[in-house]
Amino acid sequence: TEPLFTPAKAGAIEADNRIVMAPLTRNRADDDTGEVGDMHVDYYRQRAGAGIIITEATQISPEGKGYIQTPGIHTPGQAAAWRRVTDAVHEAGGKIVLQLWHVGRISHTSLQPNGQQPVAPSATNAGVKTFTANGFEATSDPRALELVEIPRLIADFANAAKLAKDAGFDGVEVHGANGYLLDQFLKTGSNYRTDGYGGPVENRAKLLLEVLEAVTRIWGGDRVGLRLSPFSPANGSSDDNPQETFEYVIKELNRFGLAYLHMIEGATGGSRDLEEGQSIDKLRALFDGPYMANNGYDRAMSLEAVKNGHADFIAIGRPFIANPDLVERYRQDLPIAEGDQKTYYGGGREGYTDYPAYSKEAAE
Ligand SMILES: C=C(C(=O)O)c1ccccc1
Repeated sequence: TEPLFTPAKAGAIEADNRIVMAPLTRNRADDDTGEVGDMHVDYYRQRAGAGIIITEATQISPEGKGYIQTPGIHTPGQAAAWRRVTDAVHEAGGKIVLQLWHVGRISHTSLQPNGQQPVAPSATNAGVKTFTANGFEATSDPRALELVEIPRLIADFANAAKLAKDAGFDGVEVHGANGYLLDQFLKTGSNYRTDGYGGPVENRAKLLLEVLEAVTRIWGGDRVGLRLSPFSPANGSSDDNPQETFEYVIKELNRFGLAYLHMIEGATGGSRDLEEGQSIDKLRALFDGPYMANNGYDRAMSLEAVKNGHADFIAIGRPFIANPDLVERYRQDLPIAEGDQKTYYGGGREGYTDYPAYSKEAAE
C-alpha cells in the first residue's frame, strides 16, 4: 500500500490515512447565534473518510469574528451544535479537530459587538476586504490591544478550547496563519508594539506561545495542532525576515509536544515559490513532531511527499468541496470533480452537501 493511505498518529489522534481535510470557510453558520446546523452535520459526515477533518475556522469570541456567518465556539449553544457534528463524524468512523480562530484586524465594525473597532497588535489597517452583510467591504481601522487585555484574550482561547473539548472534538488546531490575530503579532508588517509583545522576534512570538501554553494545558499537547503560513501574504501580512522569525517560532514549539505542525507552503491557495534564502525544508527539519504539509497538493504530489518523508500528513482543502470521498478517489485514482466557486462562500445546501461520492454512472 502507498504510505499515503496507511494509518498514522498525529500525537494522540489516530488517523486511518494521511489525507487531512484542510480548514475551509463556507459562511453557512447562523449569523446571530454563530451556531452550526443540520447541513453542517451532513457536510462533515460526508467527508469523514479523511484521515482527520480540520473544521472551518471558528471564532473564539464575538471580537474574534471577521466575516458573516462564520461559526463560533464561545457559547454553550455553539458547543452543543458542534457536538452533533462530532457525533456524526465519529459514527462514520472519522476524526475531527476544530480550528480556533481570532481574526484580529481582518474584520469590520458591522461584525463587531456594539459596532466597535476590531482589535489588533497595532492600529494599522490591513488594507484588504472582508465579507459583511453588505458584501465585500474594506476592513475597518483596528485599535491596538492594551497590554492589560492580553490575559483576557488568552482566557478567551482557553474558554474556546474547553468548549471544543465539551463538543467532542478529537483535538483543536490553533490558527496562527493567514494574517489573522496571532500571525499579526508574529509579523513585523503588522506588529509595531513597543511593549513586551513587539519588537524582537522573542516578543512577537510571545502571544502565540502563551496561547499554546493555555490550550495545551486543557487538551494536552498531543491533541493540539498549529497552523502557520511563514511566507504567505494572505490578508495583508508580511514580515521583514520570515525565515528568521519562523525558525525561532518552530524551535520554541518543540517544548509543547504538539500533535502536528500544519504548514502552508508558500502563498495561501497560490504560488509555492519562495524568495532567495527562504526554505520550507529548513523549517520542517526544525520541528520534532508530525508535519502536515498544505498548499496546492494534488494526488501525485501527495503520494510523493509522504513516500519521500517530507510530510506525515497532507492537508487538502478545495478538492474536498466537490469530492466528499476524496480519499477513495485518490486511492483508486478516480476522476476528481470540480467545485462551483459561486457557492464556495455563503448559501445553503447547493454546492455544500449536494456533491455525490464517485459513481460510474455519473461519470459516463
Ligand atoms: C479562515 C480563512 C483562512 O484561513 O484563510 C478564510 C476566511 C475567508 C475566506 C477564505 C479563507
